[in-house]
Amino acid sequence: MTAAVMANGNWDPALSRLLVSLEEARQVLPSSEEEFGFLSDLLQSKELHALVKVHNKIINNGKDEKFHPTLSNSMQIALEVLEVVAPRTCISEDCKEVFMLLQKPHIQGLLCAHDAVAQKDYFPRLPEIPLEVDEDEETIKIVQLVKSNEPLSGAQSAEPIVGATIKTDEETGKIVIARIMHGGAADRSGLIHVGDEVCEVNGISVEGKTPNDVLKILQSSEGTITFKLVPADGKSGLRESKVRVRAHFDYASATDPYIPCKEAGLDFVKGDILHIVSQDDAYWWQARREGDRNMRAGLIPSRALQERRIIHERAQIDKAAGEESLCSVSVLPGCQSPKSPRCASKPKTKKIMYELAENDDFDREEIATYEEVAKLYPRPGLHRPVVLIGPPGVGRNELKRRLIATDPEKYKTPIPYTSRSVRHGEVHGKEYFFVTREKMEEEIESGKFIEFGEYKGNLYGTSAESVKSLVNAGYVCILNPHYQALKMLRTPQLKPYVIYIKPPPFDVLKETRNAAYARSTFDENNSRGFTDEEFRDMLHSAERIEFLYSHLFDCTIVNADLSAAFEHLVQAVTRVETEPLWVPASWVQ
Ligand SMILES: Nc1ncnc2c1ncn2[C@@H]1O[C@H](COP(=O)(O)OP(=O)(O)OP(=O)(O)O)[C@@H](O)[C@H]1O
Repeated sequence: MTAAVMANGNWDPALSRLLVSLEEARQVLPSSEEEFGFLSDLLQSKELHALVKVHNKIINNGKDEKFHPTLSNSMQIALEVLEVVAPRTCISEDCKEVFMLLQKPHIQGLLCAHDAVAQKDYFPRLPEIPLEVDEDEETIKIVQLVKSNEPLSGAQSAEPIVGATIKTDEETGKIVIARIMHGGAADRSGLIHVGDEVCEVNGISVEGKTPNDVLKILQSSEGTITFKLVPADGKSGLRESKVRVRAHFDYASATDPYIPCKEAGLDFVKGDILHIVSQDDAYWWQARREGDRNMRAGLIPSRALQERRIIHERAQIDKAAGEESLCSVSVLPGCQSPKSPRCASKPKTKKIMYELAENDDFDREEIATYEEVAKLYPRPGLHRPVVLIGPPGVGRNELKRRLIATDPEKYKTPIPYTSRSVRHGEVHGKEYFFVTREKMEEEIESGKFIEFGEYKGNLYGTSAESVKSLVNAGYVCILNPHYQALKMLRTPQLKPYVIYIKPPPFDVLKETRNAAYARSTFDENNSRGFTDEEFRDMLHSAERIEFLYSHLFDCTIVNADLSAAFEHLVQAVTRVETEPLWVPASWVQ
């Protein structure tokens, strides 16, 4: 058999040699016939031979220079190229083509696959071969870290002096690592893991000590700190998540009574983009502010924890408010309670187009905590609609009119529909699309209108289709709908950019409007200025809009001085056309 194998010229010479050695050793080795037989069969099996051949081929080809990847981060480079070419797509056809090409999912898939191969990032990973260890003997590791200025605290069980916190293990009573802060010294070392038992710090045994005792040892140490640790079982390396979220609330760790370690907290304000690096803990996520150069992550309340808090706070406020104000909205601490639509004194003469839905603008159920976001790159020839939201009379029409006047061939506003009859000189499709009341009611019913209302017995409204057709025709669609339309508009299909036009404080509002002889939009004939009551209504309405919808705003412009507000608007619109911006993650997938 052996001879037959060896005679076969194709047979792998290394396998043949092994087989010959096996035969030679047969007499002298104390192994059983069965064991020899098994090895002999294995060395002669076609499967093993085929495997060895494949292996040799890969090794030989791998030596070939042409199989070496020139880079292993092509996807990263593609994203950088996208950022560079995005603003140039309007001026160069080549840039436009590169931009479109690099955004194609197939190209991106290919680049990702290339990088995975280049980085030899093959899955599944084989587990490391376990070393044979004496079961009674504990493995000890010695880790040295340089003490840094990372947060230092004696709070409860935590002491993130080297980017880690410790606690007393409830079962064993020993001091263990409770948490590793992403990007902190411990994390960067890769040597300390959650669950590791701390035996000694700088040669001092921590047996029987509390976390606070250990903290004191650490505080009094200078320079390098040496830990003697018993590794935790089944520790896993920290894998950084790629999740980015937009915060919908302000957070200050110093005033949070529940955070396990105040100094490890990450403060942020509403609207900040946060990179969530770990969601391992159900209550405390680890995050970095996007673009923050500080490598160490901080603790923030998880979505679940924040939702619970908000529900609890709302319940407290509702309880306190009691029966006294049945129509008040529950508010978060720090927010002023905006007037309820049913309690607010309604402007008397305002031409209300949106009366039909005026009662249901409150979405009390929604608990805005974090929204997952991703970057949306500008798409040449496919512009995001720009939506101006604000209280009636604040100046949205004025700003929209001025913007369209800068380039009427680029900026367009959808033509509304109405059920009223055509007046002399009006043309269907110019001022309005004129349709029957029945047809309009039917389409409203089937959700085709992003906003609608009734005025003097006639229906008026804007259809989602009109917005889509302007976008598809390559225009920048500018809308200034009633704020209730926001929910209908903010869809992955339309991807609107929402700008909130905010009124300035009362005095400035009154002064600027009176100085410009502004016409009151509450007056049917537009023949007089605003009254003080109307200014106040505008400010109340602004408060309510902010309370209900501010988490949906991409940008806020205070309309005090009109030309400054307009300049701000032009800048914002240019940014939407040229820069990658954060949007809900579902819009990008
Ligand atoms: N910053 C400003 N300074 C002075 N006047 C202003 C300013 N902004 C707007 N106005 C004037 O205020 C009046 C109302 O503005 P506009 O019609 O644009 O309000 P609107 O938000 O569209 O209101 P509505 O939603 O009720 O139609 C107009 O006469 C406008 O020229």
